[in-house]
Amino acid sequence: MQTFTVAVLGGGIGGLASSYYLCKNPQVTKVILLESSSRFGGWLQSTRRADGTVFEHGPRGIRSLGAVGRNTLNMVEDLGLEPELLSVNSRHVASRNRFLYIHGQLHSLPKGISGLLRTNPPFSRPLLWNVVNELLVKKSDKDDESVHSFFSRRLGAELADVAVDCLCRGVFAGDSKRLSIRSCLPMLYNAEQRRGSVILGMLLGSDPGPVVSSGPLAQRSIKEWWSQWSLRRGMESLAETICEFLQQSGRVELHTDAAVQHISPSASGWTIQLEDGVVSADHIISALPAKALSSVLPSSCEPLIRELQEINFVTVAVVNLEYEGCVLPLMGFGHLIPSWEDPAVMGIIYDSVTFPEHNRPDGLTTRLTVMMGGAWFQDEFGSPETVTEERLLARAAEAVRIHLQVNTAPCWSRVVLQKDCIPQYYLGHHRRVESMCSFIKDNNLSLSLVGASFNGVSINDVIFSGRTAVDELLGTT
Ligand SMILES: Cc1cc2nc3c(=O)[nH]c(=O)nc-3n(C[C@H](O)[C@H](O)[C@H](O)COP(=O)(O)OP(=O)(O)OC[C@H]3O[C@@H](n4cnc5c(N)ncnc54)[C@H](O)[C@@H]3O)c2cc1C
Ligand SMILES: C=Cc1c2[nH]c(c1C)Cc1[nH]c(c(CCC(=O)O)c1C)Cc1[nH]c(c(C)c1CCC(=O)O)Cc1[nH]c(c(C)c1C=C)C2
Repeated sequence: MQTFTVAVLGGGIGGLASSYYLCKNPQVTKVILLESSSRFGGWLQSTRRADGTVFEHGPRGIRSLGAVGRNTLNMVEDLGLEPELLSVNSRHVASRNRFLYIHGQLHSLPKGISGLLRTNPPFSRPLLWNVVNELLVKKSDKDDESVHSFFSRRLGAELADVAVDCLCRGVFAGDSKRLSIRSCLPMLYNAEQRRGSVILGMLLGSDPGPVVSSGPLAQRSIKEWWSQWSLRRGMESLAETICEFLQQSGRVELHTDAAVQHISPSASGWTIQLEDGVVSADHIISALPAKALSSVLPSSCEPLIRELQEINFVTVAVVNLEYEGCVLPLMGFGHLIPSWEDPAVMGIIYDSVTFPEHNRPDGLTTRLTVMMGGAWFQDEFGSPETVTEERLLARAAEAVRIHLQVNTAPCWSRVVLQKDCIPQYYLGHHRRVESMCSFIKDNNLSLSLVGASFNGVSINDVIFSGRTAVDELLGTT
């Protein structure tokens, strides 16, 4: 039998998912997974304390809705993780209540029809007014636009300055005035292009999206109205379970402490230079962050290198705090703070409410996570290299004290500085991705691009990018 070896670069969730899909296909005889750090999982990082309490330092919830959400659930089911799943129903208080902290006060985001009809501070009039007007706004013929400008034009400046500023911080840790609507919120961009209106697009559908079948678990998630889910032992256990599956398959070589230093095309594929050796492969799936890939490509790939280097990343300080007692004055997912209120502190997640199963088993403490920095990190805290954990912890605890009137000190805390962790899709990102794909195709490079740097930052998007790369490589689409 002819051998076909695929090297997967980077062992974050993108590299793990790619290896999983490769393993599912008998055409691939060997997979070599190369990860520079001493562990797999990338940003999926969970602390499991000896008493059973779980704290997340990266992602903490995965959406179940949509084709990419179903796709992840199909994989989770296949991995045998269903008994470990913690689901959150869309009627749960964590799904219904999200808050904004504005002018020193917490405001609930409007919900349901009544939320549209009433004036909900901090908004100055009922949102129905914005919705009705949106139907009358002419379609733009711009190729791309900032998220802020898109919302401002279609739904009004107030909504853009308040809610959309917050949304971009709460997903991309980024600045709505720099992020691209086309790449960050493609469904809304397509709704305007196809239906002439975001509201009509949402009501009538505007993008059929990828076709993904629903396995029994995905069907259960629909029947039970899940909005998001996590795992009993934390998000990192998703990475650990994929690793176990790959090890058991007998077809994957898993290497940690294996930093890729250089890759060069060879007669039959690629030569991959590591610190202590060389690996050959017929095809490379890169699940490296854009900048890391740019630094290992050969100079013959100069146009690709340049495009990859243009993709920026932001740093987030994740501060996990635990307080004695039930200290929250209100229940919900958490609150976001607009950049003009406080650029440094982006949001606070009420972890205890969403996933109480991760609380200390006696249930007598409250877990919160404060997310700080993002696009404002350098201006607010200086260089990530020099900022101290003490300063970040003090800033986070102060935000909890002021926003939530928690006047006690945390009984447990952990500060994790996630350097360059979220890619920023600035204006024109879609053209950059198209140009990179064209370069690869025109030069017959046996290379696929996977991961958060390109087509979506959520876990679902990244896993789906791994599946798409494997389908395209093996012609299974
Ligand atoms: C704080 C935070 C909160 C988040 N919250 C959510 C959430 O609630 N829900 C959600 O869906 N998503 C969330 N995300 C987004 C999501 O977690 C990430 O987008 C996703 O994990 C990225 O996966 P990846 O595999 O593309 O990249 P990474 O995880 O960055 O993986 C890349 C891997 O490549 C390795 N590497 C780098 N250079 C080399 C080299 N030269 N050789 C070999 N290996 C190398 C790295 O060590 C890393 O392990 C969050 C992200 C962060 C940072
Ligand atoms: C304050 C900073 C951040 C918070 N979460 C993240 C950051 C940077 C990262 C993040 N959160 C979500 C995703 C995945 C997006 C997806 O498409 O699935 C990522 C990368 C989920 C999410 N969190 C919020 C929203 C609106 C979303 C999108 C999906 C959904 O509607 O569930 C809001 C939110 N994020 C944070 C807080 C405190 C908060 C709202 C109260 C923290």
